[in-house]
Amino acid sequence: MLDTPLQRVPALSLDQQTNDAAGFAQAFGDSFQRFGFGIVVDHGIDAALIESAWAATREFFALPLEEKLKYRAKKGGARGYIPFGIEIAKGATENDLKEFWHIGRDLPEGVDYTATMPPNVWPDVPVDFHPIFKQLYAEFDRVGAKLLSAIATWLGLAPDWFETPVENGNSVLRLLHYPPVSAEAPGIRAGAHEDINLITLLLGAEEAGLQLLTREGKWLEVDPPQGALVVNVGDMLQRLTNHVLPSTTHRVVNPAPERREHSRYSMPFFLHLAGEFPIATLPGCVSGENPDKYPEAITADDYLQQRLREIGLL
Ligand SMILES: O=C(O)CCC(=O)C(=O)O
Ligand SMILES: [Fe+2]
Repeated sequence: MLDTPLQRVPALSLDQQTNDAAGFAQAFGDSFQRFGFGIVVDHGIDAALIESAWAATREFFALPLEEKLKYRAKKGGARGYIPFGIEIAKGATENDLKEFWHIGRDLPEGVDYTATMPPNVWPDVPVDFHPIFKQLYAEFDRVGAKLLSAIATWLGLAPDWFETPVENGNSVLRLLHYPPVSAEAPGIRAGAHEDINLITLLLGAEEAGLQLLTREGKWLEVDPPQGALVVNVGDMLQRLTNHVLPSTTHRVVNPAPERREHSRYSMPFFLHLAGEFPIATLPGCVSGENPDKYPEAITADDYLQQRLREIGLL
């Protein structure tokens, strides 16, 4: 736990985990506790893979709207293309200034979760879209497991505690495009919200705009080094930990005048639990000062459905 509160989200090297797992877990968990956010460098995702993912993302969103609408996501928005101006943050009055694409898990043979995890949709163009994002999804899974192991350690659980709960989890890779913004645009790129899932791993936050709301009620820029992952606590981890780890409100503000003409692209990976996993408060996160806020468990899938309704996707 922390002696003096950190003033900004520290950039932590995942390399540290190899030789000093306890030290990494301490630093990462402390950052999560303080901000609900962590920044991770040396995450080991191949830079060339990431570069080809950005190229494919730019190429897809540059297609004519009629072409993109061929892949329009069905109700629930779990897979495929969601056009500009659909999503709205819970309680907001203006829709977000973004279009996006959702990629889910290609389930192994014999695993039937089709009711809650529909099959992926792949566009014809770019031609290498499918192999690139299949590989990147697997990489997010791999790095996500390492970060969850650090979180488990910080919580006093076995390092492999999250392995089974996230196996074949309903994780979603979102490719986001925020087009150029006019000075008169109503709303902002992404209104203040919390993520629904367990943790989020985000690439692309070097292009300014992402801000988190601190425990003191101030908006703080999230300003990661080039290529770093920004990681944050989602509502499911907050609920599991009885708010010991806070799902922190964040938003993406509109660009400064000199960047207004530029698109912003980002890629959050919403790491989810398996749908049937019961989210039940961890006993170690309950105390006299922090009584159990959620005496009733809820499955990850029921929780997700409830929350998707609130953000206009269901
Ligand atoms: O684009 C970003 O930097 C953040 C996106 C985000 O918070 C989200 O899609 O939930
Ligand atoms: Fe978010």
